[in-house]
Amino acid sequence: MNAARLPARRAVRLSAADIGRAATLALHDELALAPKPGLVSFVDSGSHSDMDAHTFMRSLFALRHYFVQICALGEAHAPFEALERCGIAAEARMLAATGGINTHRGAIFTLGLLCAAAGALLRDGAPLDPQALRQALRRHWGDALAARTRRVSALPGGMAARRHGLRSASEEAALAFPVLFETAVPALASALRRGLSAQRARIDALFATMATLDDSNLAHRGGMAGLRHAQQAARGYLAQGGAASDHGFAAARALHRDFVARRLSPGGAADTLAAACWMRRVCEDIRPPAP
Ligand SMILES: CC(C)(COP(=O)(O)OP(=O)(O)OC[C@H]1O[C@@H](n2cnc3c(N)ncnc32)[C@H](O[C@H]2O[C@H](COP(=O)(O)OP(=O)(O)OP(=O)(O)O)[C@@H](O)[C@H]2O)[C@@H]1O)[C@@H](O)C(=O)NCCC(=O)NCCS
Ligand SMILES: Nc1ncnc2[nH]cnc12
Repeated sequence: MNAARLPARRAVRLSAADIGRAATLALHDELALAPKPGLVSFVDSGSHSDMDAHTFMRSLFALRHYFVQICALGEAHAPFEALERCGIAAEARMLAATGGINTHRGAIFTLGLLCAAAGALLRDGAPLDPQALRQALRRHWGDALAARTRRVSALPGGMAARRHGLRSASEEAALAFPVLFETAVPALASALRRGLSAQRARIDALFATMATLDDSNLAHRGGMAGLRHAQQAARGYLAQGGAASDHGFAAARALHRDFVARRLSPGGAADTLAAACWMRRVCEDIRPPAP
């Protein structure tokens, strides 16, 4: 078809409610994806004995207002301390809903900050695109995020990151999420442009993220050997053609079994994939056109 005859893109102005709802839907996108190595899905509980997809659904339900609230705080250009209070309260609601199990701590942090950045862009009347989101994050809360990396984490992942000299979730945020913006989002967008289904595109984006991210969950559960094993497995998977290849699903299922046998779970990569799915839902240049 001649490009000039393609339907014109309609600019759709989103609200804080739309942006927050997209975060909940993106977490569902991630949960519903299968096969994904070691992670919980509707198929099974992967490497986890204390939680399943129902635990994640309860957590999602408990968090649905949080993402709208933190976006509204961003829209009000609230200080970092207000975002943090909102995140800590959301974490408490998540733990109450799951009986004390950590399902979405990383997502509360990462997606929460992104929703706040989107709110700041709404207020400025600026277009929502990945570059603008990154700049808004740096401009409004970059200094506070950098200062935050000097705190010593008492969480298992944070301690493992410190022990092995890895980039923790806090440090990834202070750098305005390089793996998300430079690896996960381009991998998802490129796979969709090549015509892959949403499922195959998300699998490729997850593996691209796993190959690159210093996932503190992998380091906490499997030490540096576990993290390096997962990164190499992800690189090998993509080098063999990824989800687009004839063996793409079978190879991803085989890696799922391998990760379960090793008790490995790339929770940080899962959160990063959810953040990329959220961007696909809200950003004008990578969002599917309105019908
Ligand atoms: C700022 C905090 C998020 C803590 O920061 P810290 O620097 O200590 O971070 P990490 O421990 O490295 O990461 C915290 C969670 O973030 C995900 N993650 C891991 N690596 C990365 C990475 N490199 N980049 C980005 N994100 C990353 C991960 O979360 C996911 O995995 C969790 C499930 O793992 P699982 O192994 O099952 O569970 P555990 O309970 O940890 O252990 P075991 O069961 O094995 O015993 C799940 O949460 C996923 O989401 C890391 O766990 C922070 O906690 C904080 O301060 N929060 C409050 C403030 C806030 O949220 N503010 C928001 C707005 S400012
Ligand atoms: N689907 C999933 N399974 C296990 N940990 C996770 N952290 C975020 N998403 C996850």
